[in-house]
Amino acid sequence: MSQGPGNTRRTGGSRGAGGSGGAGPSRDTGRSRGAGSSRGSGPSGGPGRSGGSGRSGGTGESGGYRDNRGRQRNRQAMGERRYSSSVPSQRTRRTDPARLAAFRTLRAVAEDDAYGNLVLPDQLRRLQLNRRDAGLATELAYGALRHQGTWDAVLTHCVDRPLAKIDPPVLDALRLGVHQLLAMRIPDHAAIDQTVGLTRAEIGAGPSGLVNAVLRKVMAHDLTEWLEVLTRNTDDVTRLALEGAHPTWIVRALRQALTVHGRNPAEITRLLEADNAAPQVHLVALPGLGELTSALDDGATPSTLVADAATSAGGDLRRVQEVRDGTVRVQDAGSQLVAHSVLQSAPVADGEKWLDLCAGPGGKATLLAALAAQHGAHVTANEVASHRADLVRQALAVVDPQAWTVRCADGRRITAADAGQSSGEAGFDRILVDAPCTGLGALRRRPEARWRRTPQDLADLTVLQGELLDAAVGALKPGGLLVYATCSPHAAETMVAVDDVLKAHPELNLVDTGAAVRAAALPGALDGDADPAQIHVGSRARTGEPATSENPATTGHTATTAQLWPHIHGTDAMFIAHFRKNK
Ligand SMILES: C[S@@+](CC[C@H](N)C(=O)[O-])C[C@H]1O[C@@H](n2cnc3c(N)ncnc32)[C@H](O)[C@@H]1O
Repeated sequence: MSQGPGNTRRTGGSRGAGGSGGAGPSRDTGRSRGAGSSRGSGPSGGPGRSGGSGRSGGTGESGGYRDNRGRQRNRQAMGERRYSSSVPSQRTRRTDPARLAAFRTLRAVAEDDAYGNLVLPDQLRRLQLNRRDAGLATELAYGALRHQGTWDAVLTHCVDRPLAKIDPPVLDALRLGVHQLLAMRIPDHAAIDQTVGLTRAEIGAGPSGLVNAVLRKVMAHDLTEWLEVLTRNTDDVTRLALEGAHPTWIVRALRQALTVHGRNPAEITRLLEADNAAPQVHLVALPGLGELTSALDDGATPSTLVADAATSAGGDLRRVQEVRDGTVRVQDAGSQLVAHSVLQSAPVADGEKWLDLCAGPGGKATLLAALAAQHGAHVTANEVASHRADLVRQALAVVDPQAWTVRCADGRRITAADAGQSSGEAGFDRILVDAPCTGLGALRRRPEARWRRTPQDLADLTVLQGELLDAAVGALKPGGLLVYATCSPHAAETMVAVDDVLKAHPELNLVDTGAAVRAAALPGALDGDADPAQIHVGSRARTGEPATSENPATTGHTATTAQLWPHIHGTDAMFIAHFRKNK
């Protein structure tokens, strides 16, 4: 996920290398217990107002009923009352390790501002969870974090005070309980019993009564019924936000982004669903260094989007020798396309100087450096945060050291002189600005990110993006190529940024980015509905650049940008714009 310099207090974070959100077999089922679930008789008036006949509880037991306040009666007939009928000494006191790992992850996210996808793997190791429990913990932690807004809306109906007044650990336990009740195929009694047990063991006996009482109100309805209650009399965006578990401002921004990038805004539902699914883990074999053979033997499948890439079969990738060596790396296919596209739009000449202005943690820089080594070019990988610059160095260690340099400095201060001695005019031949951004296109990877981001972040980041672009234009050689990329499709970070930089720099022209990205992909992979190109209305058309056979991306004079999407391409929503600086 993207970070600004002031945003580094979270526990590091690697987006490219190993930064995948899929630590285990998550099955984020979202609305999976909707119409097809074993529950309830249909929509009810709301929590505590159920006029229906209740539900059988998902365990297959029958019997029992709910009174007109939604409380379950005659529970012993159902054989369900395991937690409250027993004497205190017999109540669940042990916390099962999967729930404990999930709870600790939610606590670290809330208390320490940590990244869930970095905390959870650590917890899985510490608690020595087997594969099955690791899968359960992953689904619990990531699911509860992703759905936090929706689960909090449910809880608001079930507690008699503002959620802000609930002790934060108790609120986290409740969120885990709601996720089990509404989005997982866990029997209600187990969900409640285990959550109450967790509360008792980790927080104390006092709040366990509250957790028990609140979760029993939650279980009065299934997810479909709850969504009906929550979305009654709301507008379209609020409904999408609650059903798709995103904040309303992000739903609005993503829907607008679909329109701005030439897609149908009705795709928003699929886009939100894609954000709620664990991303596939993509692998890249570094050109000239890595081979995918062992990964493919291990069950990975070749990528249909980009060369020298594969989709992992899952599990611990360290069992693949090349992954351990660092010559085969985990990297989203969208990020791979960004890096490969840097070599398009103009043929690469021997001795070119490339700059990756925002390189940490080094995913694209490493692929670029491997490509540079093959083409006789050199990459300067710049990163402002020293710990992230260290990550870049570690990532680049497998590539010929002649092909790269790491520079730790504020990218806004870069100049053409930083390209070092060169025969012609000073400056870099190609610059990638993979800018710090809101990361709204990579929400799949950081389950809590959508609730942390605010519109204020956007305001700060767009200023930084503009300043980095200005510096990059200054450091670019006349005739050089500037590639701007974000892992956000937000209009302000993409099309508005393009407009602004074109306005501020008359020497810059937007070129046919769509053609460059298509040329970087496998033949036909980005045709038809998958074409990421969007004509940029109002761009100065490029003239006087005849097409060449080595340079298919210059065959037209249409200025385009490119936008990838999780629900279309299976990648992060990377935005790419290629600019040429006048000679
Ligand atoms: C989107 S990430 C880059 C991801 C990277 N290109 C990759 O593929 O692994 C943006 C990076 O920009 C860095 N950054 C933020 N402000 C910067 C600045 N003023 N100068 C240089 N880098 C900056 C952040 O620390 C972060 O590492």
